[in-house]
Amino acid sequence: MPVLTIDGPSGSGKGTISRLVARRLEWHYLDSGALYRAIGVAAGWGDIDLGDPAALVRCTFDTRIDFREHDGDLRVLVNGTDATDELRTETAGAAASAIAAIPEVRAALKDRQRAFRRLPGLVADGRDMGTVIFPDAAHKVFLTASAEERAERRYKQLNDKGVSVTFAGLLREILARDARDASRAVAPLRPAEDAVTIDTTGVAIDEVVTRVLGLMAP
Ligand SMILES: Nc1ncnc2c1ncn2[C@@H]1O[C@H](COP(=O)(O)OP(=O)(O)OP(=O)(O)O)[C@@H](O)[C@H]1O
Ligand SMILES: Nc1ccn([C@H]2C[C@H](O)[C@@H](COP(=O)(O)O)O2)c(=O)n1
Repeated sequence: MPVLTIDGPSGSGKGTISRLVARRLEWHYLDSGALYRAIGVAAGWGDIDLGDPAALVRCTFDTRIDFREHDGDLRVLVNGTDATDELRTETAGAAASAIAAIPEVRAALKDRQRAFRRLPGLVADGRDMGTVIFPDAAHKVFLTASAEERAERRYKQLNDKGVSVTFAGLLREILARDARDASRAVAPLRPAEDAVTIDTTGVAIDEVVTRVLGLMAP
């Protein structure tokens, strides 16, 4: 069953590009970061300390996560409650990044991620899609962009939503998240050996989509 993996750091455009490519190919889509974010949100709801790995592992097993298509939008339900907006906050991202460093949490999410592999194909975005979850994927992409451009993208995205943030604060968070995701012992953020890296700094979204689809052409 064909899989295209798109990995990369925060703000590199994985989610945007994966969704567009999946739509063009009419393939399924897995937003693996949403799973880690959902555990972070569920832990917050349950007052679970992010420094308590055993409780976080229990929380991972106990949390139901469902994806629903609604008006062309992908909604994420955590234990039956629509948590899509809460999932996208920087707080949820930072919690997800911390939780994602716990090996037992990663192990508990492995099969849930692999279950998304269905015909006619899957586009999977995350940090370890090409290295750990779908090492046999036929197509692997690693997206990058300078930290400044990624912070600028996030700044615009949050500003458009009316969320008050500073560029300097976002840049700091992005650099901290990059460092944590890349330095953890298990499944660190890195390109698979057989991935094609695309630097998207200054490259328009449509052009990145065209390049990814071009890599898949027979
Ligand atoms: N090539 C690009 N040029 C300009 N803006 C882009 C590009 N790719 C994505 N963006 C914009 O950058 C923002 C972040 O993109 P996106 O959420 O897809 O990144 P991500 O890598 O999935 O981030 P995260 O890992 O934090 O979820 C969005 O507002 C998106 O529209
Ligand atoms: N395959 C994945 C996906 C996500 N994570 C962790 C690391 C990220 O900082 C955090 C949030 O992911 P995002 O929604 O920003 O893609 O979740 C991971 O370790 N592995």
